[in-house]
Amino acid sequence: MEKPVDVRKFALDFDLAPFLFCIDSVRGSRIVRAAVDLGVFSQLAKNSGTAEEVAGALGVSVRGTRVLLDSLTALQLLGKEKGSYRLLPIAEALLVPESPDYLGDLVHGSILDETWDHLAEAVRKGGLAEAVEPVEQQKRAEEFFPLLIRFLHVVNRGPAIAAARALGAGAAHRGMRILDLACGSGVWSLAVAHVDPEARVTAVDFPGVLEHTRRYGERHGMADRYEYLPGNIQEVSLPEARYDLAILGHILHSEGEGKSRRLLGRIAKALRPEGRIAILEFLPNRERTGPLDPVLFGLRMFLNTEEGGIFSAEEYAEWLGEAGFPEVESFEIGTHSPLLVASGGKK
Ligand SMILES: C[S@@+](CC[C@H](N)C(=O)[O-])C[C@H]1O[C@@H](n2cnc3c(N)ncnc32)[C@H](O)[C@@H]1O
Repeated sequence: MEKPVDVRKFALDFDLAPFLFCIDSVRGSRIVRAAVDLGVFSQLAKNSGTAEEVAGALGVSVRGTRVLLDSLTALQLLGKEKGSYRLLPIAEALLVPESPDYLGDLVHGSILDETWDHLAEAVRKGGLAEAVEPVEQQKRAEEFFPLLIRFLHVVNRGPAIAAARALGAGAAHRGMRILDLACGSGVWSLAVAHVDPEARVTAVDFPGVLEHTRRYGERHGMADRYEYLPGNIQEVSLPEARYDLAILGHILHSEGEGKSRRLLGRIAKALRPEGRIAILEFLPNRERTGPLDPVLFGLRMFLNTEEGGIFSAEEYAEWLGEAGFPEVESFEIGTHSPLLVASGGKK
């Protein structure tokens, strides 16, 4: 008698998607990198065209151009009608070098490649990052962050407006004096300044990064609402009882636990009675098993920093409580993690 065939086993009785995601996720970045290298987006910004026309203008093969342009179309970066390719708004904004939000250079930058190739070695040794002197730390930051903050300025403009509204900016809280620490582009405080025309911001970062902050302020018509405090956030002297709101946007993860706790203590002194602290971070669940973005970001911190990591909302709440802010609320703002707002400090 023939043995019954188990069709379910042949067809696999589990979902392949998690594995396919792991091995396939490199393709999109390599496709965009090739198109940036070949000048595809710049060419299409000048003229929409067929594969033959684009290939002719770039001096490359028609066969290769066609398959590349079709892939970019399937990836929803280009549109195609009657054989003619054109930039969709997303590619026009992010992949044409003249755009203020250009991110095409990310495909070559250390942000994507970083030290991921050395992950196994890092796990073997317990990490790769070495301690550096403060002067060297500042030099590296001033080289690395201008590109990263351009990326964050694109990714977080929508969430920043949601955060500003959640903070009651321009409504329950008008004319706030804001301390934006490790401000980068200033994306979070710029959003508050948009929502509340009376808000004023003191922006703190390394001097070489503040030059960029200043340009973002000018670009968004907010230059006169900003003043600048250059220096290391751990050392810069902060005025006492001056601010209504301190913003910590994606900085505590790289500081790690010890320095973050110290910093929260210093911020408490810089806030007025009833001042608040807003934290934008990658927040994993308590077990650190999800959501995916925060958890994978934890690996990035492991690879690139000595003490950085991801911390749950409960851990931040504990540190905030210790700094004198017992009330911590969270607000969904349309990104991987909610905004945390701490209050209840000395009245
Ligand atoms: C990941 S970016 C975040 C920028 C911005 N807060 C945001 O959310 O888009 C980190 C920023 O912190 C700044 N930074 C890092 N360490 C710093 C330090 N010790 N003192 C001052 N700024 C620092 C970097 O220059 C960079 O602008």
